[in-house]
Amino acid sequence: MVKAANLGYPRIGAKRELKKALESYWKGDLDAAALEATAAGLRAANWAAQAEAGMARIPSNDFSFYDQVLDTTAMLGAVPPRFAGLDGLDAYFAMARGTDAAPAMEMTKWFDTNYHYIVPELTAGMTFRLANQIPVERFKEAKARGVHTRPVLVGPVTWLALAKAKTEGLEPLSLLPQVVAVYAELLGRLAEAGADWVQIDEPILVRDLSPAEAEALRGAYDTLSAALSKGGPRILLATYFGALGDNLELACGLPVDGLHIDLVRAPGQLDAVLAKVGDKSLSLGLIDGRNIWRSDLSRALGLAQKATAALGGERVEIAPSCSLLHVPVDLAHETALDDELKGWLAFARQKLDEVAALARAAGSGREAAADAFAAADAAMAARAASARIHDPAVKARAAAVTAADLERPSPYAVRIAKQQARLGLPAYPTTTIGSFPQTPEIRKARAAHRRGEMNDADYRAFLEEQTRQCIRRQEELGLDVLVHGEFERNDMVEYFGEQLSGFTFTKNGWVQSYGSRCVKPPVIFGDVSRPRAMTVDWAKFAAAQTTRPMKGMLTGPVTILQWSFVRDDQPRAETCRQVALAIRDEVADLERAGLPIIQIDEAALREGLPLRQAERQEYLDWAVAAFRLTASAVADETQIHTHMCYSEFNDIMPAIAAMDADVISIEASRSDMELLEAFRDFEYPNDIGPGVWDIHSPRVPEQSAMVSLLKSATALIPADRLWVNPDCGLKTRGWPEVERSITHLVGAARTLREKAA
Ligand SMILES: CN1c2c(nc(N)[nH]c2=O)NC[C@@H]1CNc1ccc(C(=O)N[C@@H](CCC(=O)N[C@@H](CCC(=O)N[C@@H](CCC(=O)O)C(=O)O)C(=O)O)C(=O)O)cc1
Ligand SMILES: N[C@@H](CCS)C(=O)O
Ligand SMILES: [Zn+2]
Repeated sequence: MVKAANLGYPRIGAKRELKKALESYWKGDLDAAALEATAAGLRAANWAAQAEAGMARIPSNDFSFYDQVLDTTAMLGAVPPRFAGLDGLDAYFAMARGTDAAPAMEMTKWFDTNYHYIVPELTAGMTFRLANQIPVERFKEAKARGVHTRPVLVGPVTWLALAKAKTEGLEPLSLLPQVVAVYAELLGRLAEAGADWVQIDEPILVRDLSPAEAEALRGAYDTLSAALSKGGPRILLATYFGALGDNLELACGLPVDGLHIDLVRAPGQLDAVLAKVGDKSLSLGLIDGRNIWRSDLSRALGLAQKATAALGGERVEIAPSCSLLHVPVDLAHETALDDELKGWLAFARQKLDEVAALARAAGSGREAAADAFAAADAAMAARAASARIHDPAVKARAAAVTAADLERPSPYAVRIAKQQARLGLPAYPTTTIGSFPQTPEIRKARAAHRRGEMNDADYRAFLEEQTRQCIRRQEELGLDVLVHGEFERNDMVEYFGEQLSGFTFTKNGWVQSYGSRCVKPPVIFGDVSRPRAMTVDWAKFAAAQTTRPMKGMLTGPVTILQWSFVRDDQPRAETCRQVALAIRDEVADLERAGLPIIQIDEAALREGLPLRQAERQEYLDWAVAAFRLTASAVADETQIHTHMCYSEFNDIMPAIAAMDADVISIEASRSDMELLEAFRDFEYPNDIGPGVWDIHSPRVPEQSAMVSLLKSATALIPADRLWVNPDCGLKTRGWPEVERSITHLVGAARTLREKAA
């Protein structure tokens, strides 16, 4: 029988129950027992939903209070010494969020997703132990509820490959034997509890592996297989987010009992895997775990039948391509979506039904799931034929883009001189990245407006007052280039998605971004255009409140693409170009409205980088072209900023330079400006604002610390090209810390100016 399997389910809850419980717990309004009860309720509901949908393989330990990589760190006892003295949830949340005494551990993107994990820290001489048995407890918890699960673990090699050595010269993989020993002990405990299979995730198998990483994979699984030879759960090795490529032989040769492969991103790898998989079971990732479109079940069935013909049904499982963590929970809650569009979509709950139908058909023939196949075929046909998808004017405009559309009138040196003459900014100009605190008051007002409890005029007046106050505060704090604060925006992508044609948006399509923070990605279903200006009213209102330069604030095309659910019926590059043209018009409108500076955020440009080196240049070419298309419609005197909140630039420096923004603001404070070495080595030609304040932490940085960061920066970048700003927007911070930190930031810039005078 072909089994229906799942690799992981969203844990935040259909109504973001976990988010609400976590935030109440952190505020002190909920005790640990109540938080645990909410979590247990969510787990129970998730297991029940999966059992009801007919999953034969149901994951456990896919739940997390914050992040599964942090869970693994805690389980291995790899707690950095600065958190010593804390236990249990206190230690766990301190690692994730920091305390007054100890800064949080670093957070970064999980492969090419918008999900963030907490980066493990490794130091020489650290020891590992089975510090908790949460995977075993969760297995037993499910068992007590009558659900036999397949526990999920982040693999030891992926965990080490994602870790950062904090001791100079320490090679993370040198710690592998100790880490694997803990996994072996854990697998033994899981066996005692009755687990017959475990799923071990090693997504690094879809990246370019170093010889040492490949060797580590062999070593790790040889050791685990030897440890399990006396009995223990069988291992399903899960790979996802792409093709195994040149790691295919390695993966197929590892001594594990099952292999999961991603056939959504890489359908072409099936034949090669079938040829090499030997006597392993094969889990076919046929339902897209990264997007929300209803599956083409007929096409997927073709692949499934190829596998069953080669291996026999007993050795085949049907599954989503990856954990369903990256898609919203349940389409059933989308009461406002029109029926046509809704018919094209599948969220996590619906994807389980797709997996089940496909498994039935793969085992017993299409007629065993005839209704599901007929409905899927009809939805595919309706979507392809829908008039809502195609806009000939948009297609024609995108096709007519020429190289000249990607060029500013003059080179940077000419532009910056004209801009400086217009703006008259001091040395080390100070600015912020755009958003100011999204206070509960603002969120409440927006929710009330959305529910119709606050009328348009009152909501507008409320936002005007927030904006006015924010501008006044920025003036008082002494910032040079001001922003309006983004109070009218729910999110930097969703806000634009709500106003563009070709997009739709959901009411409850939340996806975890980090910890309790969620995003609601808009859905790009058709050709994209801008029916009317989107930000000009607010930008004009803001500019009128001050005599200082006001920055217009936009999200760039690559980031809008990356943080939306994107149509899968045309290349991403094509969709991106359409978005770029829409934002280009907004840039032109902002310039016409008199905004002297326009920032186009490309916070997700790096996240979109393909996991494989060989595919990167093609992506960078179209991504940079889309940014340039957006930014090039303005005169020399209009200053274009961009912003990126990540600190790994080395491998994309030429692309960053090719974007040719007049000013780039980047995250730099956590890395002590080290990343500026990449800008120096590359001889990055334009202005740079390296962040001097880590806004992800509630800590207020001292002015002296900012001065020393800026001094390090001046050693690497010419002082006349340096800007002073935070790492990212301030929407998650509170006003008291913002006011103190900006006072220090402005003070730091003044100190440097005085020193230079
Ligand atoms: C910069 N980042 C972003 C990423 N992706 C995006 N799409 N957007 C980003 O900004 N990826 C990388 C980083 C990740 N960082 C963050 C930071 C902060 C958040 C965040 O705060 N998310 C909010 C939800 C934001 C939102 O859409 N808010 C809406 C709805 C708010 C809401 O829940 N309202 C309640 C009522 C509230 C009340 O009564 O108090 C309701 O409707 O029930 C809004 O502001 O209107 C979060 O809370 O998780 C995400 C990623
Ligand atoms: N302008 C946005 C960028 C975040 S990456 C903000 O300030 O929140
Ligand atoms: Zn940012």
